[in-house]
Amino acid sequence: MILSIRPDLTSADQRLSSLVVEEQQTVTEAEMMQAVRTLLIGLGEDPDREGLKDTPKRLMKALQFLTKGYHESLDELLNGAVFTEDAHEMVLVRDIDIFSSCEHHILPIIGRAHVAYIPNGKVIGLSKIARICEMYARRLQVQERLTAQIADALQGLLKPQGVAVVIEATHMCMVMRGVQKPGSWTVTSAMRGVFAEDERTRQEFMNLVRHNSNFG
Ligand SMILES: Nc1nc2c(ncn2[C@@H]2O[C@H](COP(=O)(O)OP(=O)(O)OP(=O)(O)O)[C@@H](O)[C@H]2O)c(=O)[nH]1
Ligand SMILES: [Zn+2]
Repeated sequence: MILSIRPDLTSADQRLSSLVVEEQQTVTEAEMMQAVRTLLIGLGEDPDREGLKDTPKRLMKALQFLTKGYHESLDELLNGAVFTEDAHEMVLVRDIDIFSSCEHHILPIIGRAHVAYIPNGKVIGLSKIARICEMYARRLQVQERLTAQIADALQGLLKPQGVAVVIEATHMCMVMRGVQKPGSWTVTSAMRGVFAEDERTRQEFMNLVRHNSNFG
């Protein structure tokens, strides 16, 4: 099946979406569950014991949930919530919980996103900023790409003066396995427009992100 061209997706997104759709056409849920069963046997387990007998289905469903962002689009999640408004000051939504999955190990990336933009005649429903984060987080990701995708989506939708996205996150693949560094966390940023060009605007954003809120 060829996906129709969706203007809300970047070309990389389009390629990824069509790959996912193609895969889904050829792989049934029964085959996915069989693959988990094979995995369990490979790990030395008995997939027929009581505690594991529904695990292939549970894991498949869990992974489908954690990657549901492949089946969502900016258009749907926005639901038209872009409004004309004579606003020109920074809007920041802070401390948006992020639960993503790293594409290398399919292990959790857990963190928070801080997203700001400076309007240029259009504002977006605030919840939609969190929904955009959610859509891209619920895919197999690297933190850098997740950060950039959120920034580019807002830049494309609103044509604002600028967008800034910072994500701070810990990667379970670095905590529970591999190098095993539980205290480590990674900060990534994507600056667009005036945030990339103007040091003072970027600084104002970083100060607001660092500021300890009474609500937190
Ligand atoms: N840049 C980037 N790297 C990531 C992210 N998530 C996981 N990684 C890294 O991806 C790399 C994969 O490296 P490999 O050597 O192929 O895999 P590995 O043998 O499992 O690596 P170790 O984790 O070092 O044991 C690791 O260094 C991970 O820390 C991410 O969001 N961004
Ligand atoms: Zn990983």
